[in-house]
Amino acid sequence: MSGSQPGGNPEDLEPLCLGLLGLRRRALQELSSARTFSDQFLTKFLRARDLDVELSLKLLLNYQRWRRESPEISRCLSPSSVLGLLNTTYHAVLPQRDHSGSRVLIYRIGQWDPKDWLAFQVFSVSLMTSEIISMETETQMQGLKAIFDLQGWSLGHALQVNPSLARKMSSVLSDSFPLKVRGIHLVNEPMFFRPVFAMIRPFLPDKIRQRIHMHGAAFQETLSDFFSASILPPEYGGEGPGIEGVCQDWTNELLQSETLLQQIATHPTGDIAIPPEDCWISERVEAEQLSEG
Ligand SMILES: Cc1c(C)c2c(c(C)c1O)CC[C@@](C)(CCC[C@H](C)CCC[C@H](C)CCCC(C)C)O2
Repeated sequence: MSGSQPGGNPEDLEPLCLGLLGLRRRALQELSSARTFSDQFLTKFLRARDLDVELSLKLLLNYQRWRRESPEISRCLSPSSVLGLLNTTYHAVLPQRDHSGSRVLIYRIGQWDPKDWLAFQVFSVSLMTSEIISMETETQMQGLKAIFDLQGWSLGHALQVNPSLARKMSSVLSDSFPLKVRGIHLVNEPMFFRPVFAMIRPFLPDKIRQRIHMHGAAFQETLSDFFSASILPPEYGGEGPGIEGVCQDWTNELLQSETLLQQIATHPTGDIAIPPEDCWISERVEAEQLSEG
């Protein structure tokens, strides 16, 4: 077992262990709830920030704040409560990763009827998927790419995306969720999607802005520059399994995670893994803090 790890690329364990020590120490200084953080949980934040302790700490604090400030989304992670939306084949995670190991997500916005579902419920679908895929080692290292099909985008949709929601969207895209966003691909975006995009864009850091690609109606020609035909559904110019089937499969995956998601939603920090027993670093940081007065 030299240097290889189940479910992921070879990764040196030593830098990760050092990162865990560093992040645990910093989190204990910044957060009273940090004593119970599991290694698994902290690892998500470290890998999302390439093991940089200070950046991981910032991400961890932002994640906690985002959850606190968006209870209508973060406290309600229930696939069965949005089953009607999922059954319209609104969302899928493709069964195969792309050439770089990223997860590929598809959102078909036109399937969302804004009369039936409020934006926060639609948002919760993304949060559920994000919580699930962020538990995968490979995804922690290689991130995700999302394809938004905006065919059918209407005024009814636009009216639901207010500035407060736009800000919540840009927060999770930039620095409030432990996932690397490696690409955002918009297809079939109509002209009147621009004002909505103009509302989200200013809040995004340059790094993310540069990863947003607008493909328009002729997406079949340009999407293939980013994704191999073997993984994309035929509806998106590929030769992979059809969109309806992959949506159904992912809906089932979500439904099977109902209990897990419920636990994440109701947990104070979102860390549902088993905490370390009597972690020596906690005791040491506490001792240091006592002696500092
Ligand atoms: C961790 C994480 C979350 C939680 C996430 C997304 C990504 C890439 C993540 O990594 C993308 C989707 C989003 C922001 C939820 C969006 C929900 C709204 C209601 C959909 C409306 C349609 C948008 C107007 C379409 C354009 C969106 C792009 C400019 C991002 O949720």
